[in-house]
Amino acid sequence: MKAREIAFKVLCDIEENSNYSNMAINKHFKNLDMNNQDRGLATELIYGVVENKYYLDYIIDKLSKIKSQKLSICVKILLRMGIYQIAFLDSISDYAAVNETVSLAKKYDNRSSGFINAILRNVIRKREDILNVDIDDKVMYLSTKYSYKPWLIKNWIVNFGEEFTEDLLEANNERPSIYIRTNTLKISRDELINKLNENDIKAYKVPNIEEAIRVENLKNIENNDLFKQGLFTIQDISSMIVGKVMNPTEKSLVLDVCSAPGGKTTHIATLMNNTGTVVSRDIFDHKLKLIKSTVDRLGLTNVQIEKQDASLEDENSVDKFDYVLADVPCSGLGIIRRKPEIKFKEKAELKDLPNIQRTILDNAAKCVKVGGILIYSTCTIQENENINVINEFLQENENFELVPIKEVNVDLDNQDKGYLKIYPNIHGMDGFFISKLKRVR
Ligand SMILES: C[S@@+](CC[C@H](N)C(=O)[O-])C[C@H]1O[C@@H](n2cnc3c(N)ncnc32)[C@H](O)[C@@H]1O
Repeated sequence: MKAREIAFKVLCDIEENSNYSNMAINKHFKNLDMNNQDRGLATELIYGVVENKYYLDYIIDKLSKIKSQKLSICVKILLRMGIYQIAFLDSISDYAAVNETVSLAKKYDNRSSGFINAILRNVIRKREDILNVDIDDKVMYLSTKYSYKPWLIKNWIVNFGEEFTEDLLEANNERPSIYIRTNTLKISRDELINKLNENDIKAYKVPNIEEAIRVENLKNIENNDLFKQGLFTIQDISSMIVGKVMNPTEKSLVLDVCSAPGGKTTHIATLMNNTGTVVSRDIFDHKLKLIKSTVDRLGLTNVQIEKQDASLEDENSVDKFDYVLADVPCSGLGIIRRKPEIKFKEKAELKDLPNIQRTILDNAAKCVKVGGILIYSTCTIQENENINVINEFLQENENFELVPIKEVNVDLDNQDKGYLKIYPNIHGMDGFFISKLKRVR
């Protein structure tokens, strides 16, 4: 099967079943024998079409008598794919974009191939006019151009201002780099870079994070021998910064209350040089299995995996831990580059999050011993899930204080105050909030 046909099938699956793109890609790509070029094009088409969904439908609606909402999924996806190639992919000729889309239409919905052909040819003919978003209202303009729910654009303009919001929207459309974390228990970063290069994988050191490597053309990771040997794991820089900020000493007792799939747990366990214990908890059985498989692959013996609901108090853990991490469930609005469908979340879906986060934080705090450290982190940029949760927590917990973050140099405006606000448009990383608190009495 060729790249476009695979992309078509994955996009239909995402549309029909509201799947996340990365999961749908993993599912469909798993047993396919595809060369890197086809894999690259299929991935580009899938992410590109998902993240520009509203914009592409806006173009369809300009040209089609039948509005995009009324079209069959098959026809809508084919049109979105064709228009995406014409509007965004300079490396693909208009001729190829139309012909390849029409031949897919002939295979999957022959009756509509003429209609699809006509629409795509019209896009090419009137390109300048058609591809323009001509909407006066600023919120609706941005929401259409960048394909976001209008409520989110409004929220960001109120919180960050127009200029910052447009910068953020641009940054969220960029393809994020892939980073890996060296398993320093098994290999040094330099040695790993050499081995990656020998395997034709381009690898570059990341400044200031000693174990981090940026990689290019690392495809089909699960089948990579170096990965199977446990020499590295995939993790974004922002996520690695959480472990760095915790900076646990060897032989410590650490609790990670929301730990699956285990990125930060395994980083922390490695930073402790496989000594002490990291108690790694999550509420879902199937997710605990993911932690176990990474722990085993990396050769860690200091991780204890437990099923536990972090929204409930655990009497047995009170006052016990040197370090506690609450990497809470959140809206994910900092990682839109990796999971574009997060853009389409409804406001109502997110309204309970601050309460859930606060409950988990309160319970996590009870497990910290006097003098111990509590880290609260999210992969969102929403203030109401981040600093507001911390400020409210501090008002009711005078035995905790924010402490300056000295381990990294990322957000110089805030890190002395005890937290980091990381944004894709400013730092070029996933959007995260990381705060460091100390139990002082
Ligand atoms: C942001 S993710 C954690 C990512 C993880 N720390 C890592 O670095 O790989 C949040 C996790 O919280 C878990 N979770 C959600 N509600 C929970 C609860 N009430 N108790 C424990 N875990 C929960 C989810 O299953 C999810 O794995």
